Amino acid sequence: MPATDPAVLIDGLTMKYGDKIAVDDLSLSVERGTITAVLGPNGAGKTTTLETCEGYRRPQGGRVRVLGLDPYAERKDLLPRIGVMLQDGGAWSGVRAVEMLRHIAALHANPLPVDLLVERLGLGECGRTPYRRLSGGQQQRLGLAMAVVGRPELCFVDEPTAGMDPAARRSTWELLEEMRADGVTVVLTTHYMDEAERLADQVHIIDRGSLIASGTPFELTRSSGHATIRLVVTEPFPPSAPASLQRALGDRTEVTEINNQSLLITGPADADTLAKVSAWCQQHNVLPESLTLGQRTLEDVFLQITGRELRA
Ligand SMILES: Nc1ncnc2c1ncn2[C@@H]1O[C@H](COP(=O)(O)OP(=O)(O)OP(=O)(O)O)[C@@H](O)[C@H]1O
Repeated sequence: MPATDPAVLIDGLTMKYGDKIAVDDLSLSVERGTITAVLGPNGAGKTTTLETCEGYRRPQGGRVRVLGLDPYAERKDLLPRIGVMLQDGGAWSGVRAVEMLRHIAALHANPLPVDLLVERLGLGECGRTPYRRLSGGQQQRLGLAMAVVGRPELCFVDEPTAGMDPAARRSTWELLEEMRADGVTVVLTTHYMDEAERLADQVHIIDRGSLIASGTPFELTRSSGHATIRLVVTEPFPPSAPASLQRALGDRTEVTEINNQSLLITGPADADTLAKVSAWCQQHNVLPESLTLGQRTLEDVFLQITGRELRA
């Protein structure tokens, strides 16, 4: 397969657990040497998709290729070339952190220096601690170290910074960015929008097993030139309020109800729009608690498309 072909190709993937459809005819691709973030609320199908790409699950419908290989049928050939950070760690419960890492390193032909990785990810202090006694953040850091120690061509990381403190998050981001600079492809899932916005070259937003939006963070949040205004009011407004505000603002803006006390207004955040929002509040006897102007975030994009918040 030529090196310009995608690192990951998912074509019409469908996965079910019993009657429950977890992944529904999903198609996307991941370019080599990029960081791609797969975003979505709990239960969207992110982990199932990743596990299928990692060869843990056989596609029930559609086709998956990873580095040109069928990850289920050709898992033996694929495994030495990929790194996998699982959501639940993947280390043996009694083994000491650094021993585990040395063991994984020894399975690879040209591993990263373990001591360097231990220092980079701040694992030195807990190196002799058994895995089951590590904190959640330490387990995450060990899981990441295990995924990258073999110098993979492609690394799958499932919620890499969940449970980490801010310093560990920064070290993790820097490590992932360095890997990209070295030509490694990274596919990550995350619930943190700032993480996706900071790291990802490409973002795929999944909801209920289906792809609902794809693009660079810039394309998804800024390219329309639109900003957002969040209006939070002191008392619940009537169900007719969003439509009434939409009429008052006209077609250039889009009003989305977040809940019965807050609305998201997307469109030109100019003086005219702000004046119309204020006038509407006055006419409808609505007292704003806050009126916040900001750039559109990936959470706003999700809310606009689905009418639901990404994080419940
Ligand atoms: N082993 C399983 N048996 C039955 N249902 C499952 C199983 N694993 C996942 N599911 C269901 O499939 C759907 C997709 O789950 P999945 O873990 O892939 O989502 P996710 O996007 O990774 O969620 P999270 O962000 O919470 O990790 C969910 O509705 C989940 O409850």
